[in-house]
Amino acid sequence: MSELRKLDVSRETFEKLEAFGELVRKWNPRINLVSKSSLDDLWTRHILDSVQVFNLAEGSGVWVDLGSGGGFPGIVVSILNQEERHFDVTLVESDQRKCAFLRTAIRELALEASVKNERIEEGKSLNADVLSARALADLTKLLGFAELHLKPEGTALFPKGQSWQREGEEARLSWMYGLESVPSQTNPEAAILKIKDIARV
Ligand SMILES: C[S@@+](CC[C@H](N)C(=O)[O-])C[C@H]1O[C@@H](n2cnc3c(N)ncnc32)[C@H](O)[C@@H]1O
Repeated sequence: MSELRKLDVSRETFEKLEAFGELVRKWNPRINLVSKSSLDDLWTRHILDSVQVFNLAEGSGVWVDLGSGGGFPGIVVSILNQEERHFDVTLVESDQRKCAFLRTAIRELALEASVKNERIEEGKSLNADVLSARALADLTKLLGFAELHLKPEGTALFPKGQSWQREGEEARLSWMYGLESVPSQTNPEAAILKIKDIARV
């Protein structure tokens, strides 16, 4: 209940977030959606961590989550997006079994989102207004993915661990971009990188 207030979401949304957590627990032994060690703290480590990504998005349009894996943040975004529908959500994932899980979650939780079972670098541009990717690649590589899939005026939201500053320095060798780093509420060493105006050096 305290988390419900902290999250400021409807009871229905809260219950869907909980139901999604249960689905992850059920499927995890078979397809390893999240590390076993993080299952005990699934709510904070994965669900709230994804909620904060959603909360940083502005505007509306197409939201693309790259390398969605077990649905973080893509499925959480789809759940939160239901309250006031701003985005058409697409999840891109190359692993067929994870795509089966993502489609099951979408069906069982009655969400609106589509899943593309393809490699990020092989499909045509998805023209995202908002692009997210969590635990997928270093920032230099993510910016290459953004060049392909993000609209020129779009925003990328990349949650990053403690290496975010080093990754930023490396990425500056190849890319110019506008950066706002927002401290993570779930990990004091982590940040969510909010990136715009990406161009090659
Ligand atoms: C470490 S997992 C992270 C999953 C999820 N975003 C999370 O934070 O829990 C990375 C995921 O990206 C997928 N992936 C890696 N490279 C990819 C590519 N080139 N195209 C599509 N998916 C890819 C993997 O199959 C895997 O599910």
